Amino acid sequence: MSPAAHHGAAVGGARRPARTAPLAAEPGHRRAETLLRPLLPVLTPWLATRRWYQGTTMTALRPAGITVIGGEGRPDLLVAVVETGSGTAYQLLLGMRSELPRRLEPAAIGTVPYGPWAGQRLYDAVADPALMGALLRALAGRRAGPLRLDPAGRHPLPVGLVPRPLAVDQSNSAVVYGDRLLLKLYRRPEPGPHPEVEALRALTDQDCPRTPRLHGSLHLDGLTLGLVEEFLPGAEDGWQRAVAHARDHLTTAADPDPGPGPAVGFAADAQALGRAVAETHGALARAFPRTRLSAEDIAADAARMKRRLTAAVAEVPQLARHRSRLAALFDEYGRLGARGCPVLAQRTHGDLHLGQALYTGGDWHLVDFEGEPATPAAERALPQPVLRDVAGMLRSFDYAARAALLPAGPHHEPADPGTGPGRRLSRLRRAGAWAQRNRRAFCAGYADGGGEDPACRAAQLTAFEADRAVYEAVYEARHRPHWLPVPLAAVHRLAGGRAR
Ligand SMILES: Nc1ncnc2c1ncn2[C@@H]1O[C@H](COP(=O)(O)OP(=O)(O)O)[C@@H](O)[C@H]1O
Ligand SMILES: O=P(O)(O)O[C@H]1O[C@H](CO)[C@@H](O[C@H]2O[C@H](CO)[C@@H](O)[C@H](O)[C@H]2O)[C@H](O)[C@H]1O
Repeated sequence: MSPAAHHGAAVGGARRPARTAPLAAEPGHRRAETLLRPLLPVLTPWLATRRWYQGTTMTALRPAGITVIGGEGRPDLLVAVVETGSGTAYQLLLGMRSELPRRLEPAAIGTVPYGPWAGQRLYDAVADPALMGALLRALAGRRAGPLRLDPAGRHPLPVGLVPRPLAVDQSNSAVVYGDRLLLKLYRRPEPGPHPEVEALRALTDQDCPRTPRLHGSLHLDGLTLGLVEEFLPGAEDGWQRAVAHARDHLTTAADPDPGPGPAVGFAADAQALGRAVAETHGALARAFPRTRLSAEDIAADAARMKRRLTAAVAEVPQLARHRSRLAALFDEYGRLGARGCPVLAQRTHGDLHLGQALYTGGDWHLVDFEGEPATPAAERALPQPVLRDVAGMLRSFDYAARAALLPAGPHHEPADPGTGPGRRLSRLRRAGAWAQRNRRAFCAGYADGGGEDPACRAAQLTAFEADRAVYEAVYEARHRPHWLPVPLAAVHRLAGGRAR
């Protein structure tokens, strides 16, 4: 029998809590303490194995916030926030049933040892369509206890759509409703305005055709827990599309470079992507402040890049031998202001790469405006030169070309690009030419779409590419060490002065 059928009745020898309303009399933190404390013995080891858990050591968790949605014939859904000793918050969506159906076993977390839910099976609720449906209904009502939906636009959220978890689960979790809505759940919520919610709200207000429309954002006790946006059905991941094209290119006998003239093949896609990025930058420039950086600002930006490099060298020692040359590139950028070269800063995407671009029937949409995951939220919203985004995408063409050299493995790991030195060199050259052509096409599209011509900003672009490659080296060393050779090769190339 569903535990919710017993709602308010004895379960596992203890009285179960009633729904949100009777608990609302308790202050939020006490309610979270009462309800979440007994779950911690099973939650703690589970959290440490999540892909989105970033901690190196699991410190004592502290219950921070909760709302309970459920009862009356349904299992309970807990939308909860716990904090680690260092103050990092994690969002947990927890289901509670007396018995777990086999289809939900992979989502099992454990059995609650004591407290109001003693004996209940605890599981990750994102896997349970019944609970994700209940969450959408609660959000459509705009409030469930302390959980609140801040709507965007006039239309109410459609309910009754069939939910399914999105297979990709990296920094966050996502649920798709009937191929119409996407609920994105921030697993590491932060206080204050959220850069992605702010950006999508502004882009939606402007009817920007290059980004999904925002329907609303979710908040609990001052934290932004997620957002509901338009789902783009049938969209193809830009990274996969690029790698597939690059692979085709490596296996065809034709001349890899068709020369000047209209862009063809993937280069036409890259050009359209450049236009889409420029259009999005244009819309962001209209919605948020745009300033010309002073000579001091530019020098300070360059100094930050040098500090990031120092920190990166400490973590990735292979960067050390390129340090002085990279620092020189950053210095060169740092002097632009003093030389009277204009550098404009505005709200940007902040972590732009092919995996954030979705190919939708002949054109592109950009998603995931969260910025670089390792940067604090407040910093991610600061105005930046747009060429940082351009540099991120240019780096991505290089990544895609490298990935194409590999046999298509389950994780697309970069490895030995071929057999025999001659063949290896020829494939490397062809991959390099592919990346080069698409980088050029992207820049041409960017200029065509109203953005400043990246080709005319070589010092800036080279410095930003180097900064991005340093960031990537740290990211790969931390998360995917087998990919580290890709950004290291770029650092080597950029430091050697062969930027393009
Ligand atoms: N609005 C959308 N419509 C269709 N697919 C989407 C949408 N937003 C994201 N996706 C898919 O989900 C993936 C992960 O989304 P993203 O916002 O990048 O999450 P994360 O921050 O966890 O990386 C994307 O690469 C894309 O494949
Ligand atoms: O998508 P996220 O916001 O989580 O971004 C992080 O992870 C990316 C990898 O998934 C990482 O991107 C790097 O690898 C991509 C290929 O997998 C490549 O397309 C990008 O150009 C490269 O930067 C990103 O840096 C990181 O922030």
